[in-house]
Amino acid sequence: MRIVLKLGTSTLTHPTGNLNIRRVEELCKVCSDLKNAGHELVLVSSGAVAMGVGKLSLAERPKDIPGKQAAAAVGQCELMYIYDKLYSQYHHVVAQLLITADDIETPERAKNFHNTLARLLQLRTLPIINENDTVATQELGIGDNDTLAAIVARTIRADLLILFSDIDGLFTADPHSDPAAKLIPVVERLTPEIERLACGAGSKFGTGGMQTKLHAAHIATEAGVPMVIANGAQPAALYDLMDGKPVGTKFLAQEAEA
Ligand SMILES: Nc1ncnc2c1ncn2[C@@H]1O[C@H](COP(=O)(O)OP(=O)(O)O)[C@@H](O)[C@H]1O
Ligand SMILES: N[C@@H](CCC(=O)OP(=O)(O)O)C(=O)O
Repeated sequence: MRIVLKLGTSTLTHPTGNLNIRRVEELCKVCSDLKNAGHELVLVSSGAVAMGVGKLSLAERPKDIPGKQAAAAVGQCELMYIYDKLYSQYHHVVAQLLITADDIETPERAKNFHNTLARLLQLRTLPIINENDTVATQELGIGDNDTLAAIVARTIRADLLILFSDIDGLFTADPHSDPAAKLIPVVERLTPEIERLACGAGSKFGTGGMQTKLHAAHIATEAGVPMVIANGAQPAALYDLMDGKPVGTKFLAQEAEA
């Protein structure tokens, strides 16, 4: 299977904003194992801003765009350093791709991006993509890696897009404000009722909340790519997903109109 896995900031870091070492180590182990089993994997990883905040010892996540961009520039190095170190233990080679929406929407650039990614997969590397926060301020807006992951999944015709978050999936309401909220296991169609379930960002460091995840679901499912939102706290759930077992919320791919 060809899988695009998006890792949100809240999956990679503790609520303090510091790296969740146990989680990231587990994730790297499971992802390495999936690659060993023959699956093609592409990661879309957030976390650059949070890592930069830690590295620069800032008291909180910057609110202004240049502040976020500076933190991301520092944090992206740290993020890739950690991935490189951990994946090297399992003899996997990582590659960094920093892109913007423009890079995929402009035909010439999209071709270049696609060619690079295809060759990296052929070379059995693990491509790790993040938004190029230094220049991307309008198209995707900083923090919308959910949309970016969906665009990537569409571009490489992935078999599955997985968004790992700090929550088990899409609920009937935000469980952080409504304890009676129930998990929705399958979404067959993105109706206006489903859209209304998404509120803003839930965690201190995550930015998109459910809105950007539903936007991603639109892009992916319309392109024929099914999408799952699952809790990144259990990286081993990836094995169940590969076995076709129900995990989190699955958004079914939409059939093309005849
Ligand atoms: N209907 C909903 N179901 C589940 N989560 C929701 C819903 N509406 C809003 N949320 C919020 O979205 C958050 C996940 O988004 P976010 O904090 O941006 O995480 P990530 O860093 O993984 O992208 C959840 O923690 C939750 O508080
Ligand atoms: N490109 C940014 C994404 C920021 C962000 O928080 O995204 P997410 O956790 O996916 O809501 C970064 O790497 O920090």
